[in-house]
Amino acid sequence: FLDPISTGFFVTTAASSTFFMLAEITGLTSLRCKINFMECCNKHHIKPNFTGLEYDLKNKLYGQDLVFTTVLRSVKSHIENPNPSKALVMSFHGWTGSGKNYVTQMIVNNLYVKKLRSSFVHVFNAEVDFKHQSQLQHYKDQLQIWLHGNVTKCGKSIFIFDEMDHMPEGLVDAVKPYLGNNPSIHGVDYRKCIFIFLSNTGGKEINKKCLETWRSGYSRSTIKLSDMQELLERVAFNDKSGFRLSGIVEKNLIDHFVPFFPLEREHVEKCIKDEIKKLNLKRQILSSEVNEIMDELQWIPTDLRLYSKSGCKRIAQKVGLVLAT
Ligand SMILES: Nc1ncnc2c1ncn2[C@@H]1O[C@H](COP(=O)(O)OP(=O)(O)OP(=O)(O)O)[C@@H](O)[C@H]1O
Repeated sequence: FLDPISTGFFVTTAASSTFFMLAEITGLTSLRCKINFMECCNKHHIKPNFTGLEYDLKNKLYGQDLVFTTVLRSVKSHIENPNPSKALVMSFHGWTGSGKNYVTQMIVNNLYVKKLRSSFVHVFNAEVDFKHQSQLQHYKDQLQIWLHGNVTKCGKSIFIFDEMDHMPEGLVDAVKPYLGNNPSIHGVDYRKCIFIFLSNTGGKEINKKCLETWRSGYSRSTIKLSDMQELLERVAFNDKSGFRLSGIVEKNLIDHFVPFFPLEREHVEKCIKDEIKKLNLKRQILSSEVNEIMDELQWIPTDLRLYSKSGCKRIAQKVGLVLAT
């Protein structure tokens, strides 16, 4: 039998050496995080910069007033809340080239030090990652295992699902259990995560609403988020897309359906000027050159030519084309 006194000493000595060992390990880990040797799920590598996000959304994103307020407020309130009741789930809808990926990048860039290269930022492209409807069950299983693994590593992860219009029907419901109010699923808490879905679904309806507002003589800034929520929810649930008949829409697990409006001439002109600025040309740009670039784009509706058919996509190529000649 061990003597109680020496046992006490043994326990104390063992405990203190374990304590020093742990301190050394954690100290080393913290040092490794600080010197960027490894990415850590803490304040060294997850540094929300709301001033930066507000600046980017206000100054670099054109024609999307609703997106500005919805995204800024929802991201800020979710991250500042020490105990969010559920993961933040946003679904971005709109015409091609209207800024959905661009805004997603702004969010990532202002939250994670390593930006898109962060191992806590996960991007799926339905067209690439979930190509085959026949592998639906396999994708579902993989997605769940994978979500569990990644959120175990870092509870403040962000998941981006691009091209939702091309996702096999039924697949998105694999993430449904993680979007609700469950404090823990198999020991993992998903409530600090952010999920963003991107799609063109509802783009036509958004454009139609903007056009009707324009025809009635009102500015599109009079359109409220609440005017669009029900419409987008309905279109997402019924139209052919990854959301069709999905439980996450039915059970109201998407916090915000965010509409991206089509870009008008004044917005596209700003995109063109931004692209030209990047070229660092040593001469003034003529307004005739800007108009020439605008003419290279297609405009809809064809009779009114109000909105760019490709938004601000392909602007760099058109700038190159016109200025190189
Ligand atoms: N509203 C905007 N304000 C300023 N620049 C924009 C805007 N929308 C798009 N751009 C520019 O156009 C590029 C392409 O836009 P983006 O990839 O975000 O479009 P998208 O809406 O995601 O399109 P898609 O539906 O085809 O994926 C951006 O990288 C950005 O440079």
